[in-house]
Amino acid sequence: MTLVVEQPRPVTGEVKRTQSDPKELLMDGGFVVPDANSFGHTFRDYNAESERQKTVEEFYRMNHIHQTCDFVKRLREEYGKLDRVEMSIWECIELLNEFVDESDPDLDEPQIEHLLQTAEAIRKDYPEEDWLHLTGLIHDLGKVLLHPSFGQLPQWAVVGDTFPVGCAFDECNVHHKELYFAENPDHLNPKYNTKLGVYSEGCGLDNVLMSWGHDDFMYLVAKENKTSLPLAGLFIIRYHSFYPLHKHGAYQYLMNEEDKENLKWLHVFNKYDLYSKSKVRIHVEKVKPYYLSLIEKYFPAKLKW
Ligand SMILES: O[C@H]1[C@H](O)[C@@H](O)[C@H](O)[C@@H](O)[C@H]1O
Ligand SMILES: [Fe+2]
Ligand SMILES: [Fe+2]
Repeated sequence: MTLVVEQPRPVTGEVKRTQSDPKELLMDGGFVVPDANSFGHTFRDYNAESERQKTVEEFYRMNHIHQTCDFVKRLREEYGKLDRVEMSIWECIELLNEFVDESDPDLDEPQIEHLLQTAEAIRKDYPEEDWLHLTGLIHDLGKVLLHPSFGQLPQWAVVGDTFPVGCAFDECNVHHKELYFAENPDHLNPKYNTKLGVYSEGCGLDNVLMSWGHDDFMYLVAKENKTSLPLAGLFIIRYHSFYPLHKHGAYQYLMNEEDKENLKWLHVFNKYDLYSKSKVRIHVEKVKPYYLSLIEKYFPAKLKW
C-alpha cells in the first residue's frame, strides 16, 4: 500500500516567505530533521557499519581515482551536445525508476521515490515557491546518464558528492583519509595540485570545472533547453552534490558574490534533499497532475538530453 507522506507541521509560529529573500527562509523552514536514516544511523555517516558501507566506499575509491581534469573536459563536451535523446521531464523521471544510487548511505529506494519525497517535503513548508518544488523534483534527473541510451556511464561518473578538479582535493571530501585521491593522476601534476591550481581567488564557480556527474549534466540540460526556472534553481541543480562547499565551507575562495547569494538557497534546499530520504512512499498518481503543471510552466514539452 502506498501512503502520501505527511511531514510534521511547523512547531514555531508562521514564517513569512518571500520570493527572493532566502535569508528569511533559512531561519525556519518548519521541517523537523529526523535523528536517523532508514538504517538507524545518522545521515551521511560514511563509516557506520551498515549493509551499504562497502558499496559506498568502493564507489568513492573509483570516483576519486578516475575524476581527472581531462576526463571532466571530455565528458562535459561530449554530453553537452545533448544529442542522445528527446524526451519530456516526466519521461525521464520514469526512466530513473530502475536505478539505485551506489554512493548513497541513506537510501536504497528507486530514484523516483527520492525525487517525490524531496519535492513534497519542500512543498509542505514553502507552498508559495513553486520553482523550488520543481527544482526538488528534477534535481537528480541527471542520473539518467546511468541508462543504456546515455552509454550506461559507471556510477562513479554519475553520482556521489562532487568537487572541483584542476586544484588540490580538499580533505573535506568524504573518504579523503583513505587516500584514494593519491592514485588520481592529477594529484601529482604540479599544475593541478596546489590550493588554487588553474583558478584564481573569487573567479566564480561558473569558471570552475566540477567532477563530472548528474549535477552538471542536468544543469546543462535545463539551461540549453531554455528553462524559465530562476537562477537560484539552476545553481541548486548544479551544485547540490558539492557538500565540501555547502556543508563544510571548503573551496569558498572560488566563489564570487553571486555564488554567495545563491548558496543561501542551496542551504535551504539541502535540508529537504538529505533529510526527506525515508521508506515512506509517495502516491505518484495523486501528485502527478500538480508536477505536470509545474513542468509545463517552466520547461518545453520535449527536451534535448
Ligand atoms: O550519494 C548522494 C547522491 O548521489 C546524491 O544524489 C548526491 O547529490 C549526493 O551528493 C551524493 O552524495
Ligand atoms: Fe543528487
Ligand atoms: Fe537528491
